[in-house]
Amino acid sequence: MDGNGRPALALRGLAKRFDHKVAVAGVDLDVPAGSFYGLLGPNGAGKTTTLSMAVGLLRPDAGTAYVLGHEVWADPIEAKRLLGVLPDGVRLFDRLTGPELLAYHGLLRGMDPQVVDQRARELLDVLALADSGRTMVIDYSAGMKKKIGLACALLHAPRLLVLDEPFEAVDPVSAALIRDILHRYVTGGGTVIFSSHVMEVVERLCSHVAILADGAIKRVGTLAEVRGDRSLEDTFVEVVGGRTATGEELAWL
Ligand SMILES: Nc1ncnc2c1ncn2[C@@H]1O[C@H](COP(=O)(O)OP(=O)(O)OP(=O)(O)O)[C@@H](O)[C@H]1O
Repeated sequence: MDGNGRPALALRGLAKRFDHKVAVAGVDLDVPAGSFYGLLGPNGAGKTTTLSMAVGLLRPDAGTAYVLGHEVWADPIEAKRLLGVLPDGVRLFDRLTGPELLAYHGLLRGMDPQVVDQRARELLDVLALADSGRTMVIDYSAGMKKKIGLACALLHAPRLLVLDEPFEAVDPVSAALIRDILHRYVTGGGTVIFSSHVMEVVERLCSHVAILADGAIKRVGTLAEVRGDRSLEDTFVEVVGGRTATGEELAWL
């Protein structure tokens, strides 16, 4: 909770259907201020759909989301001021260079150009993107696109970061760097919620975990509560219902 007792992010009854497919079936979640929250789930569980609705990128069929008490759909300007988002697939204006993209984001948010310039330099430097200053984002590698997307999300020093698979396609050195940046951000009073398939990262970083499957939250709580005396991976497989190969399949392979 923040100083006013509000969660950094509160989801209430979020639901979304695509044609006949129920992607998210009524999700309630409180992300305490100052927490490092991991959202786990198998492919197609509804993580991206949930996070997209939570930040105002996708309109829910039902339910709503609050960022530090501000309803994302009713009070979008204040909610989005407090929010930094790394969306799925990183939809970026990719005909710009990294520095241009950051300048564009900063000015769009009404930031002082000098502050934007200073922060952009630091972010590009810390994220090891400074050497690619003249390269257009369209020519970046997948991992570089993740990193510039993260830089865009951090630029305005938000209170809450919502990150869709921030470690996907990122090399181990960059992953360690991103972990450090996020860790520092949370230590400084920020809140992070991110989706991931990498149990080890979630176990190492997160104070809280939610496991989503078939569009619904199956387990939620502190890391210790969710994993009990087992590994997070064992808990995940049990909750999600892993299937094991009998040895009969793919005999032709
Ligand atoms: N735009 C869309 N149109 C139709 N169906 C969609 C759309 N977006 C998502 N879905 C469906 O909704 C379900 C949840 O998808 P979502 O992308 O939220 O899952 P996810 O947990 O993020 O998966 P992954 O781990 O593979 O990224 C899936 O069955 C998916 O096919």
